Amino acid sequence: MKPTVAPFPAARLRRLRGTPALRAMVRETTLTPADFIWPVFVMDGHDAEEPIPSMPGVSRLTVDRVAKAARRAEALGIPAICIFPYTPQEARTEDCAMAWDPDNIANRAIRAVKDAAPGIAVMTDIALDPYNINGQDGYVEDGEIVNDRTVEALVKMALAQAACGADILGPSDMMDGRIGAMRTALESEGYQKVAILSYTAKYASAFYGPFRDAVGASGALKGDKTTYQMDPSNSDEALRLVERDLAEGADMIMVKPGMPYLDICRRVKDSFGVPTFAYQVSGEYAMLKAASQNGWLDGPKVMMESLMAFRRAGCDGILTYFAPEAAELLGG
Ligand SMILES: NCc1[nH]cc(CCC(=O)O)c1CC(=O)O
Repeated sequence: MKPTVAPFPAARLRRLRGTPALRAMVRETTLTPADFIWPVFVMDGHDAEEPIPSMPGVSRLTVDRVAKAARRAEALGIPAICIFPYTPQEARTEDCAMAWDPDNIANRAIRAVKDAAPGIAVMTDIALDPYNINGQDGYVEDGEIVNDRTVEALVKMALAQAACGADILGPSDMMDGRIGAMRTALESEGYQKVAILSYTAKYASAFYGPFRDAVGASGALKGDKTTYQMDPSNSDEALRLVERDLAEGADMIMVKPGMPYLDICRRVKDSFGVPTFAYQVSGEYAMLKAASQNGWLDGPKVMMESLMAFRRAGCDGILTYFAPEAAELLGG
């Protein structure tokens, strides 16, 4: 569709930008707290938190404080919280068995959130990196990240999370075949209602740096993730992955990182029309926070502008560390 524009001066496009009321009338995109998923970091202990230096304003929280955060999310109108566990190096193993332990810190947090704020959807992360001695998302054999054995472990992890009451599973591992394997297992174990929000187009990005500090993976990670996460040069491949994940039973899909990949969000939304989310990742958050702390950018304004950009690019929602701050500004 081509918009009709009369010649100047019949058309003065500034007319509709002239007042707040006129701007509100013609605004094409909206942003509300319901568009956010809030990622939180959970650690062992009680009634404590630990600030993450590379993510100003974000802390690791003990389980009881995650429950409090969930009640805050509920009050602010944020519909979902996503749980990421911090694991110290000494708790990491080769076999990653803690990943499917019903009492691991992430699973305890799922149960605590369901108790404290039953109206909130709990999303999880599925990948071996928080439990793996080498920080990789999959098992490493002879220097290679192996696919099929990793998928078996991820399925066990998914079932443990579902048993704890998780509403949305978030496989972030980028192994092949994991969505189908999880969906089959969920159906056969009676978890028909559990949704999968697949990290479908997840790029091998340097923007995850602060997150790896937050979950204790920075020191652990040996090598990089380029044999399973996507090459930042690719766009067609993202569409193939979306098609594949939908065919295997994903309910929603994600593009990650966010701001440098808004072109991918738009292509995915236009091509498939399915619920599409973007992850405004730790490095994006850190950049905006650092610049605003230096007085170089207006923090609240760039936060809101960046979040609106996701909506304009076709995203139905955004995983963002700004969720509570932005929801407060939106009057949630
Ligand atoms: N599977 C791990 C995982 N899940 C979410 C993020 C990154 C989130 C962020 O940077 O905010 C990562 C890091 C990685 O793949 O190394």
